[in-house]
Amino acid sequence: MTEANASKLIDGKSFAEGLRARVATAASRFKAAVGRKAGLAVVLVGEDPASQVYVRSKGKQTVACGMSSFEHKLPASTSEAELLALVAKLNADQAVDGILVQLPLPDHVDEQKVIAAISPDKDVDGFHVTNAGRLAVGQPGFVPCTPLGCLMMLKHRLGSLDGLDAVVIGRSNIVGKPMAQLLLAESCTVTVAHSRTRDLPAVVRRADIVVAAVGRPEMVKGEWLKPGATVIDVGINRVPAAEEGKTRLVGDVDFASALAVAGAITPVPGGVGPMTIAVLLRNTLVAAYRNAGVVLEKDAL
Ligand SMILES: NC(=O)C1=CN([C@@H]2O[C@H](COP(=O)(O)OP(=O)(O)OC[C@H]3O[C@@H](n4cnc5c(N)ncnc54)[C@H](OP(=O)(O)O)[C@@H]3O)[C@@H](O)[C@H]2O)C=CC1
Ligand SMILES: Nc1nc(=O)c2c([nH]1)NC[C@@H]1CN(c3ccc(C(=O)N[C@@H](CCC(=O)O)C(=O)O)cc3)C=[N+]21
Repeated sequence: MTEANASKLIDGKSFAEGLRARVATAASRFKAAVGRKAGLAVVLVGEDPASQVYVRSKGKQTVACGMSSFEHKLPASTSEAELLALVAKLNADQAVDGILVQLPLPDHVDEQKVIAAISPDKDVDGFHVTNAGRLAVGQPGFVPCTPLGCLMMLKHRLGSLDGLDAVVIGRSNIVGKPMAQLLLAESCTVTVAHSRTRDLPAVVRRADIVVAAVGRPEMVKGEWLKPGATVIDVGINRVPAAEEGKTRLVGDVDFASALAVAGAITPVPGGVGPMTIAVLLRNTLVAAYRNAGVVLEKDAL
């Protein structure tokens, strides 16, 4: 890669390392002040290999930051009632500050019901309708980790986002919609595109900021971009690699063609993914401070 192109890379991996270091410092202060470690409970139902990788990674990083990790691995046959009972137990557990139920859940479980059962004060994923509502009206609450990580990288790279044109591709409750809310709160002019959007390339062409959260490998092409645009690639897609039987990870953006046109871009892997986990740890620590009634120093995280 040329030096000019290398300087366009937004290094989510190293950004995440920095955030985790601040989390670790605040976690050790929390322990000194409260007399226990902050704790994150992660619930995984079933054997999806990708989910297992993320859950293992979350557990390791939680412990590395000086927090307690409680992992609950349940078989795919777990009933909705059993899952709701576990969530109720975690809600009541004083050692648990944050609860994450890994999605997707098996088809026989109503995801919305499970999310609704999590105490909004422990909902470090920010998926509970109470936290979605708080984000929508501008009240403090928990913001979903992936879009918050994207926003942190954007602000770090661009400074003020005031007045910029932002296009978010995707309108899911966990990425697209909260991303749009965050950008709106930063005074961007926000367009949310989705599968019914007409002439997506023309919509993307207007954008100073493009956030792609679609789940379609390499869909967004460099030719769609306004020269100099900042591109955040949320997509995590496993596709067949050149070597027989192997796979590789690609984003929702065609990285090679986008790199030539963009002003800045996140790679996959090493972009949004690592930030998502670091923000989860950050949210857990914020939850711990709030739930313990201790004030976290401003700008500590
Ligand atoms: N890095 C990370 O930490 C995370 C990464 N991801 C990744 O981000 C991606 C998106 O995830 P998620 O939001 O959960 O996905 P969803 O499947 O819930 O949402 C995808 C969105 O993309 C839209 N879409 C689908 N096809 C097109 C198209 N051809 N043109 C325009 N829009 C389209 C859909 O539109 P419609 O609503 O009309 O169907 C939908 O709104 C995935 O690759 C996922 O793996 C997700 C979470 C965390
Ligand atoms: N309740 C819930 N909360 C989530 O936040 C949640 C979820 N469910 N279900 C699945 C998605 C996906 N997700 C990722 C986290 C980290 C990486 C990550 O670290 N990716 C590495 C690569 C990892 C690899 O090689 O597979 C990277 O992009 O560099 C990716 C994806 C969180 N999600």
